[in-house]
Amino acid sequence: MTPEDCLNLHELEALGRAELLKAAHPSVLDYYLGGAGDERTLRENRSAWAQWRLRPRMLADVSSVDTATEVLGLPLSSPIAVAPSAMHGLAHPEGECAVAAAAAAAGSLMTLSTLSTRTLEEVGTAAGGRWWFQLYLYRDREVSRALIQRAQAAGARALVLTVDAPVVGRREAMLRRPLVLPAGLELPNVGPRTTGQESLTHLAYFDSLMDMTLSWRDLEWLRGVTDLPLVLKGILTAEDAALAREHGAHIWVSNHGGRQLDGAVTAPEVLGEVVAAAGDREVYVDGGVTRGGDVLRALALGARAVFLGRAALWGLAAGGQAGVARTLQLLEEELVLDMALCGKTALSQLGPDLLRRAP
Ligand SMILES: Cc1cc2nc3c(=O)[nH]c(=O)nc-3n(C[C@H](O)[C@H](O)[C@H](O)COP(=O)(O)O)c2cc1C
Ligand SMILES: CCCCC(=O)C(=O)O
Repeated sequence: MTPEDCLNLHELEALGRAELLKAAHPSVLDYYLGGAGDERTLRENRSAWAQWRLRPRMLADVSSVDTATEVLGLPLSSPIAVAPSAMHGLAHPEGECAVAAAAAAAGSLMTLSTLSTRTLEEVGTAAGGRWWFQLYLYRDREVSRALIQRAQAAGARALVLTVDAPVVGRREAMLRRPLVLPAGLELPNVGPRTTGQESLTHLAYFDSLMDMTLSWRDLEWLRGVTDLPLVLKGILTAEDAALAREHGAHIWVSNHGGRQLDGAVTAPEVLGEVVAAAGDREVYVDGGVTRGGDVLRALALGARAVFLGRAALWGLAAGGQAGVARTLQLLEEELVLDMALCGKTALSQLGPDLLRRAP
């Protein structure tokens, strides 16, 4: 079985999981799959898109369907891009470079995690300008400043500040079986451990470097460091969307794939209120996207693009660059099909009139 044989993202997930079980320590699968607490939010993310049913229009000449769009001025062949996730080297030897290359070849966009296993410069080269840098803010601001400046120099087009993880969620599968990194896997953006912290697991050590005091005031500091557009990832309410707008930031609706606050609202529930509060700011979304119909719903609710978390990781584990390419291709094909069946030929035609809440 290869990624080409997979007909949908569920089959790619099965293939990716099987490859990971063969090649990686079992703790890696726990890390990728896991959610926080009782994993309610994790489960609900997957089913939440279905609360919106589609109201298709007929007799609309759908002989040509166009999925092209732009995010922050960058043309994308479709509104489907890759969310940041940590440590791609666990899934495939080429790690983040394979994901960046697949996204670039598809005319898509990759968001690189601070916790990458490849350097910013390597990924910058593979991504050919089609990437954003996701920032976890270190307590030591100079470490963050250096990373931001290197990302900008390496061609990153935006800075994505993750705001839903001042502390790491309680992921119990990982407490039972802490993540084991293979020998030789580097985290180039995380400095060497300081004395007294040798016994911490990788994530606990990383957590100890993060700034829990992060607040709206810190955005001013970021503005002083870079003129890249700023995106706040992890916004879930109209109130925070309004604050993001006041601070000139774009908005990424996410509950972190159910890995942070268990019981948090899901994106399809809150997209409408966030978009209404966002004004002229762009709104993106992630969480549980596995079908073109999910993408269609997200856009109808006002998102400009959707981002794939685990789905991209399964593609990577299933077949490196080719696996991620297949993931993006399948989802785009499904989006085209669903648009045609809904009587829509361009993304600008997608709006709330396409949706009805399921009884
Ligand atoms: C294994 C894994 C690692 C992640 N690492 C990061 C990260 O480093 N930074 C970040 O902002 N979000 C991280 N996320 C969250 C994703 O960016 C995204 O919000 C989430 O996975 C979307 O949900 P989905 O997996 O259902 O698509 C991670 C998610 C997973 C599954
Ligand atoms: C401190 C968080 C580590 C990476 C991450 O965001 C995740 O595993 O979800």
